[in-house]
Amino acid sequence: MNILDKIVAAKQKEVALKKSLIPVSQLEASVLFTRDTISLARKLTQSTTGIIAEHKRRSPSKSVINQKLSVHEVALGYEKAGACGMSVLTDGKYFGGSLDDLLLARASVNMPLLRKEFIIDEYQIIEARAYGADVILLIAAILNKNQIKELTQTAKKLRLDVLLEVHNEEELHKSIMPGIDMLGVNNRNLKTFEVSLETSKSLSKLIPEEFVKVSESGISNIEAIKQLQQYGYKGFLIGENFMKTGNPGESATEFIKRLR
Ligand SMILES: O=P(O)(O)OC[C@@H](O)[C@@H](O)c1c[nH]c2ccccc12
Repeated sequence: MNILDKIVAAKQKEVALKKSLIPVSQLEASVLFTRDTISLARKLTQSTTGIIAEHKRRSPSKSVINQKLSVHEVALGYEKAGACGMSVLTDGKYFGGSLDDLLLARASVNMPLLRKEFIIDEYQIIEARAYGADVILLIAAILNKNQIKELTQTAKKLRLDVLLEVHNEEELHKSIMPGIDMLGVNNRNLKTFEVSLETSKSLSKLIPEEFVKVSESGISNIEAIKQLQQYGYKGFLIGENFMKTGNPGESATEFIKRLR
């Protein structure tokens, strides 16, 4: 089993347990108390910088990145830096995140929040909305075409943006469908952890114009962004490069300043 298979197997158990603890009707009731969503896709198209800054404590590829900071602090720092949105890892077992992190980020800032999760069931999408997300991630590597279609429909009913993540041509062809707002190309292969910006570059020409292009992972300098912009990318998802420093908000500020 590769790491992605392991994560999905754990996720299936987790979702089954959650469903028995908190009925979906309860989550739906909580949605009524949230603010209306804000579109990240729209923000990216209007931005000249396009940074989506991520809160990530640890990962299977890097183990500990930063366990010390509060989500509140990080979120405020990212918003102040002028990030278009924030990505919050909510997987506990492999990334050290939680839904409470999402809730805390929501209580701290107004910018669009992405629930960064391994979504396999519509329950997790309703949960995302109830805990204050504006955007969900769907990972093509773990879903079939029909699942992508149904999960996208659920997201759209809840007025959530959908960021669909692909890593190769096959995943891209399988996943392109109406309702998806942003196409994210992950430069990191989730099965092997290899990172290469070439993945974004080579797949860019296969992505139809109507989807906002986002490049994800392994981005650590301005030069990389300038190059990716030439390939039509409007969004850049950055985690480790900010989180590994003592002050992610400050490093995001410096980074975004140099992009302007
Ligand atoms: O820390 P990085 O290399 O800047 O990467 C951020 C983000 O792209 C990465 O965390 C990510 C992209 N897709 C994912 C899917 C699940 C978990 C994590 C991810």
